[in-house]
Amino acid sequence: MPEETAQRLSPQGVPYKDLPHIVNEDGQYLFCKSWEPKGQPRALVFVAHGAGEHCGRYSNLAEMLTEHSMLVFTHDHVGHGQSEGERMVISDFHIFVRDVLQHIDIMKKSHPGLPVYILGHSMGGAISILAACDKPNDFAGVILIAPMVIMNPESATPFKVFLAKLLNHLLPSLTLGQIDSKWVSRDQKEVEDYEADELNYRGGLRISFGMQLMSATTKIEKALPDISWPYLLLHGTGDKLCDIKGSQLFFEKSQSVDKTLKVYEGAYHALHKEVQEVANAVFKEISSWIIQRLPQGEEVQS
Ligand SMILES: O=C(c1ccc2nc(C3CCCCC3)oc2c1)N1CC(N2CCN(c3ncccn3)CC2)C1
Repeated sequence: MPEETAQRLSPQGVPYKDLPHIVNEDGQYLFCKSWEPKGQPRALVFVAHGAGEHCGRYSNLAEMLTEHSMLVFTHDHVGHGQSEGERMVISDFHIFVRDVLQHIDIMKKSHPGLPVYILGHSMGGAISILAACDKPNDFAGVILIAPMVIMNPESATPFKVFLAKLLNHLLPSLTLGQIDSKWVSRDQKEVEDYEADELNYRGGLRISFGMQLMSATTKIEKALPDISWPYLLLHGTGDKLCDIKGSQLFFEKSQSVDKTLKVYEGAYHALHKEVQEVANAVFKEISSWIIQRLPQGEEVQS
C-alpha cells in the first residue's frame, strides 16, 4: 500500500486504508460503497447523491436493485460525507462529473460487457445528466429523481442571480439560505433521520457553490436538444427545491426516443425518501424500467 494512503484520514478521522475508496485526478480520496447481488450481476448502476448528503443514504434503494441482479456502486462527492475536500466547496462543477466517470471506468474494467446505468437525485441528477452528455454511448440508461435541471425560480430570481454573481466576486464564502428539510419529504421520520445524520452537511449553501449549481443548470439547458439517451425521469408536483418545470422542459426538449416522465402528485423533492406509498412506487418504477431494458429483458428468477 502506498505510504501516502497509510496516513490519509477521512474528515471523520478514519484511515482511508480501512475504507473503500478511490483517488480522484486531484489526489483527493473519495469514500466508496457498493452493493453486490447474490449471483452474477446483470447490470452496473452508479448512484450520484445530491448536495449536502452522502452516498450511504441510498442503501435501501441499492439493496432493492441488488435483488434484481444489479451491482450498485457509488461514492461521496468531493466535499461531502466521508470524502476529502472542504465541506460543500467545489471550484468547478465538472469535478463531480469527472470523478463519477472515473469511478464508472474503474468498475467497467472489473465487469466488462455489463450495461451501465446511472441514477441521480437533485444535484446528483445534474451530475448524471452531464456525465451522460460527456459519454452518450456509455450508458444503457439514466434514472433521474427530481433532478436539478433549472434553478428554482423563487431562489434564483434575476435580481438574486445578479446579486449572487456580484457577491461571488466579493464574498464567495457568504452563505445563501439553508434547505429546510421539512419541505423535502412529507415523511416526518425521514426528515428526522436526515437531520440526525452527522454525515450530512449542516451549514448554509455558499454563494460560490450556488454559482456552480447555476453553471451546471445553464450547461444542461443548452444540452437538452442534443440528448438522445434513454431515461426515466421522476418528479413530485409538490417539489419546492427543484421545480418540476425543469423536468417538464427536459422531457419536452430532449430528443430521446426512449424517455419516460412519471409525475407524483403532491410529492415533495426526495421521492425515494417520501411517504412509504410514494417511495415504494418509485422503487418499483426504477427497478421495472431497468429490468425491461436488460438483455433478455425478462427477470431470471434467482
Ligand atoms: O442537490 C440538492 C440541491 C439541489 C438544488 C439546490 N438549490 C439549492 C438552493 C438553496 C438556497 C439558495 C439557492 C440554492 O439548494 C439545493 C440543493 N439537494 C439534495 C437534496 N437533499 C435535501 C435534504 N434531504 C432530505 N431532507 C429530508 C428528508 C430526506 N432527505 C436530502 C436531499 C437537496
